[in-house]
Amino acid sequence: MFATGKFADGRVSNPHNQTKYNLQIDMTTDFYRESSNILGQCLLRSEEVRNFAFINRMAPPLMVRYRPDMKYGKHPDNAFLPMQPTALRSDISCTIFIADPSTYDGGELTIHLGSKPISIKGKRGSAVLYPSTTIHEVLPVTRGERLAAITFMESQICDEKKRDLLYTLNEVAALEGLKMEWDNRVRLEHVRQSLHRMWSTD
Ligand SMILES: O=C(O)CCC(=O)C(=O)O
Ligand SMILES: [Fe+2]
Repeated sequence: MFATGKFADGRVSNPHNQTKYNLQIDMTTDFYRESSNILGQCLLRSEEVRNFAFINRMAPPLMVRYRPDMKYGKHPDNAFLPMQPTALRSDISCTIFIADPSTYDGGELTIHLGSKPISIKGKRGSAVLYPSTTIHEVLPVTRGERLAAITFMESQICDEKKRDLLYTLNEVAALEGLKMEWDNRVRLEHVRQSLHRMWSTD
């Protein structure tokens, strides 16, 4: 189903980036609405995504297509995206890999963390979430077609370090909490809920 939509020049959503050369789903079509509903529901069904991202709002996922020679040069994502009723602050960017990685060459999503680039070519149906502030790019496709979808999430916790800490604390509480003495478990719960509240209003 995903390969049948009508695609348009990807520059419409970022006309100022001269290194963006890809196609994106035509946003005036029913196909766009249907595909973004399905992809959005898939993401929200994932417990890992929910636990890690603390999603407040999410932009409708947008399908993108990279044919040979297409690429998206280094960039950070915009801090705010136009959305109704108010702009969405993009804290977390997400790529959902739709095409099987064996069907295309190149096209790695490459995230530059400090001086270390991390290249990701996900399995069909997998997703990667990364802070929208990081500089990232999609390397040129050299064979086949890279079909993916992208979305942007506003998190309850804007700061990536705090988000990471709370995720870790929550994981530890989920894995070890039932083994703890009740009083300590209550105190841990107190810390967890207080940090969540405190950091979500920064
Ligand atoms: O296609 C991707 O994996 C990400 C593309 C991207 O960085 C963007 O659309 O902002
Ligand atoms: Fe991006």
